[in-house]
Amino acid sequence: MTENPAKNHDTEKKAVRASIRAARASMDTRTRAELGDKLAGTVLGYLAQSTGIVRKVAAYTSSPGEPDTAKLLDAMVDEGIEVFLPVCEPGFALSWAAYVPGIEFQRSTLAPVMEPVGPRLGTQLFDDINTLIIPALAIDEQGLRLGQGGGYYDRFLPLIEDSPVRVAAIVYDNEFVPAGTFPVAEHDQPVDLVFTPAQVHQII
Ligand SMILES: Nc1nc2c(c(=O)[nH]1)N(C=O)[C@@H](CNc1ccc(C(=O)N[C@@H](CCC(=O)O)C(=O)O)cc1)CN2
Ligand SMILES: Nc1ncnc2c1ncn2[C@@H]1O[C@H](COP(=O)(O)OP(=O)(O)OP(=O)(O)O)[C@@H](O)[C@H]1O
Repeated sequence: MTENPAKNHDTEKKAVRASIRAARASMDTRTRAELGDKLAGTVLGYLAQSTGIVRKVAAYTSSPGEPDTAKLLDAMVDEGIEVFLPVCEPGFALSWAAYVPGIEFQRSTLAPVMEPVGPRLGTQLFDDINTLIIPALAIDEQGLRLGQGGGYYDRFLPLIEDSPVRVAAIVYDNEFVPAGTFPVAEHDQPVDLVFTPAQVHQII
């Protein structure tokens, strides 16, 4: 029988995703909240010392199971940082909307995520965004990323290649894994940084 490498690749990715999602789903609410607090402290510590005063960050609203970003979003706003969140658009594109604490959220019709209401902004926003924080299920030591499988960020990241933004992914500590733990494709772009509750890993 002829092997189909692309298909094997997808099957293997699916298996790794399922195993990480199951582990995340088994985490109790209190541990998730504690790790969310810790994550906020770790990321704020990084932003404060990395570039002096960071003014604009693009991040995301966590879904149940993902490391909790709610504390982080509010902590950044408290520090005077302007925060922007992704909005799913047709064709697996992303636009961006401003986050302010207490803003109304609505469920995307395109993906199982919550999104802020308000004006949608395009890639021009990234001319002065300092750091883009993105979700992942796992990141390997080369900075390569296993996402939820939509392909939204894989398509978005090349669009802002020329902007000076630093790209950071958030995972739990045990999801920062050795290279080879999950398959990677030609189009996968490494992130620059990995934020976990316990630490910041600089990839390059
Ligand atoms: N919090 C968060 N926001 C995000 C992403 C993300 O991964 N996390 N995205 C990253 O791209 C984009 C939305 N795309 C997504 C695509 C698939 C799934 C997902 O969980 N799919 C699963 C489970 C479906 C379900 O539970 O209903 C699946 O398809 O099996 C999530 C987001 C933009 N916003
Ligand atoms: N730059 C791209 N152009 C076209 N299709 C792409 C691109 N990147 C990824 N895809 C397709 O999107 C689908 C999901 O890709 P992949 O498994 O890499 O997503 P992911 O990184 O897990 O998702 P996300 O970025 O949404 O978190 C695959 O079918 C893949 O071939």
